[in-house]
Amino acid sequence: MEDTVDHLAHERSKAQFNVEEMKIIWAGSLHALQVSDRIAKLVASDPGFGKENRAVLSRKDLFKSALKKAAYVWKRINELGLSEEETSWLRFYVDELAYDYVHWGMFVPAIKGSATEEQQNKWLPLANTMQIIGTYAQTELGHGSNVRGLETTATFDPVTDEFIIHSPTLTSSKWWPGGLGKVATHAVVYAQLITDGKEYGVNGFLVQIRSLDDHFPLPGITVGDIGMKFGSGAFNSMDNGVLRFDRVRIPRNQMLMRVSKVTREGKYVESNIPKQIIYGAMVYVRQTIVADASIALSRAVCIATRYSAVRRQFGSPQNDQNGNGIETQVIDYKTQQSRLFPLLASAYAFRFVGEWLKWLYTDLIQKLEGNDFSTLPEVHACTAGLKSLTTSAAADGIEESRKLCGGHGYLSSSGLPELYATFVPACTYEGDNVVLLLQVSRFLMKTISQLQSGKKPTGTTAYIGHVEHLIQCGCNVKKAEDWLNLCVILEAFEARAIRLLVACAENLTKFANPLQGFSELSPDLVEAAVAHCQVIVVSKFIEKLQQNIQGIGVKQLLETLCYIYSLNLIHKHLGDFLSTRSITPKQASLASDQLRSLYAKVRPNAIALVDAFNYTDHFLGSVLGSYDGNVYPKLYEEAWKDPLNESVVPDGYHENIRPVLKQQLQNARL
Ligand SMILES: CC/C=C\C/C=C\C/C=C\C/C=C\C/C=C\C/C=C\CC/C=C/C(=O)SCCNC(=O)CCNC(=O)[C@H](O)C(C)(C)COP(=O)(O)OP(=O)(O)OC[C@H]1O[C@@H](n2cnc3c(N)ncnc32)[C@H](O)[C@@H]1OP(=O)(O)O
Ligand SMILES: Cc1cc2nc3c(=O)[nH]c(=O)nc-3n(C[C@H](O)[C@H](O)[C@H](O)COP(=O)(O)OP(=O)(O)OC[C@H]3O[C@@H](n4cnc5c(N)ncnc54)[C@H](O)[C@@H]3O)c2cc1C
Repeated sequence: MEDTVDHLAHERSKAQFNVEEMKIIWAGSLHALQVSDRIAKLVASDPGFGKENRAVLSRKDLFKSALKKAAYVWKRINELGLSEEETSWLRFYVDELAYDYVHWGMFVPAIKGSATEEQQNKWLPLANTMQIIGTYAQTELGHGSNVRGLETTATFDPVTDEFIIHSPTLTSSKWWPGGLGKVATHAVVYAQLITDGKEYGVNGFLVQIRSLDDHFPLPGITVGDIGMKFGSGAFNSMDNGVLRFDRVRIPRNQMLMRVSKVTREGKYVESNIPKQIIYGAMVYVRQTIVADASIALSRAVCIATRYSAVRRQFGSPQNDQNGNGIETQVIDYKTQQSRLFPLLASAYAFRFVGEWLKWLYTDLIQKLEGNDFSTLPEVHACTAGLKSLTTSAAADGIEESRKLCGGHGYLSSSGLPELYATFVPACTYEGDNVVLLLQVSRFLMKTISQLQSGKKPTGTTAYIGHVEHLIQCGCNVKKAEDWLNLCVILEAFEARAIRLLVACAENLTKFANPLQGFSELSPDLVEAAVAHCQVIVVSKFIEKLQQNIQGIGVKQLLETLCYIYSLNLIHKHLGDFLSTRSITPKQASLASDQLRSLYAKVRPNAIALVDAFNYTDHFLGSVLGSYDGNVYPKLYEEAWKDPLNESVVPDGYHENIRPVLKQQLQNARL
């Protein structure tokens, strides 16, 4: 008989804030909550979106199942006439990686960002109705981070008015593009443009790779899947591919010509649009990945928090002298709280900074339409830096959540192994996280060097303009409660960041060759870039608190989470804060004292804080994290579904177990 008891009801009754209002804050608005909730329920109740145990499927079955789901998604979108907003929620809740992620996430944005209006009018209707399926073919076997080093060539032939796309070496083979291996019919291919015997750098070209009639590769094209990837399930439902060109010809007008073009005569013509716009799809996707990071982390934290409230180990004060009675909920152990609650706070922090980053990106797009490119460097630095910071923290946080669930966290049915395996490549794709932080530090060093010429930093670097104050200011905290001051916290973060940045800038001047200096100091530059990105996250959390926040206790809880996020970072990066003298050892110890009190404030609200994510059991996909907390029967039931349990005596018994046992028996008899 099904157990309908809510095992977490008592925990829910302890909440000191209005959960429904917190749901609105998490979703971004009442409208967003209503739409997402409606679509989440629609997905959860449709058997076509049922989640089989992906971990036990063979690669082929996994891929076939992802194809089936992607086709069903497309069918339902059309049948239900879903809006763009509803469609993106549907994809989100279906939660199955397939070619459509790259088609919508990169192929379409690349066309929107780099194609001329005429080209967009031709290609977007085809892509938007999925009459063609596209991928983003940039990375090669030999080069991923170094985009300028790509080897694929696109040579203009003025006789036929065509480009010849060619893979001159093995290392020039395109390698990794999602959806390329088995599905995509078209690709935006990044290649070195050559015309009139001269090279003009990397540009994008729209290339058809498979026939729209029989799906065979077109002449001159070699294409396939690159093989199994990390973990069970996870990215293995995606056909990341390899692609080679043997002098494949495409019409000249399939070069994406918004930024620069090649004329009929073969002349390369640059526009006044910055060349970096061809990297625009990356900026767009990096911004969305920050939102992905908050989702992946909040999902793991939801599972770990609910399970920690259900799981009991060892005695408690209520026990009798023999240790019998109610055991302690593991969430009540201070060590569990000090590992779990900072992750909970980070999930909220990343949600808010992701929301702000979306605004910053939208603002950039509006400015670009008016030919205002002024904020592009800052948006590039923010998207690169925050993508790096949030994905690294989320990946570590998912793994920590697994450990917080003890042995059961290692079971596939906990949902955590696949969540980790699916999310961890986000530290690499769309730019390796270290490479991206180096981009941020380059931008910051430039900002610092421009101070001398009187240029006032703005936006996220505005604090760098207060360098004199921040270099010499001291932190005023004298007792633990003094840390409950958002201005004090922000100033400590700004002081630490600017002192690290100025130290890097000064050290760089000691090198005659700036490139060599940058390379020598790169570990310090990366640390300084992280410190700067943390200033952004903390300051955006604080800005969120200044908004009109409704609901009993909601603002107070968010403030508590903001303090936890910040003070835990101080604790984690203590070396930086102390070595830059941004705080004293005594203040560091007071921050730890304050953190303990803050954890005590979160404890009664922990379950309600993860309920506010509003995740369905279908989306969570975890027997440890289900809403009702009915963990043990679900674990037990799930185990019996494993294919190994289909027979009592396993396949292979007669060949490989019985002879061993027999041998042991004979040995024993001798
Ligand atoms: C089933 C599910 C089960 C569970 C799931 C559960 C949870 C999962 C949760 C979430 C996951 C969900 C979904 C996943 C969704 C999608 C994933 C699907 C697919 C992934 C797709 C991945 C695609 C890719 O990876 S595409 C390839 C990306 N490649 C890169 O990023 C390359 C990185 N390299 C570079 O960007 C550049 O080469 C460089 C590092 C910037 C260096 O280039 P370069 O040498 O040219 O640069 P310089 O340093 O000289 O800079 C010149 C100049 O330009 C400025 N610049 C550089 N880049 C940019 C830019 N992008 N925009 C603007 N400006 C830029 C730079 O600052 C310099 O400026 P200055 O001269 O002024 O200094
Ligand atoms: C799951 C997945 C999906 C992907 N999807 C796509 C896709 O759809 N389309 C596409 O085009 N690509 C895709 N990629 C490729 C991805 O974008 C690249 O793997 C990524 O940009 C990193 O490049 P790389 O592999 O060349 O790493 P490398 O640059 O070779 O990195 C290796 C190591 O070198 C270090 N390193 C590199 N350069 C420097 C430097 N200058 N200074 C200091 N350290 C450095 C890095 O930090 C890293 O530790 C995907 C990758 C993955 C894993």
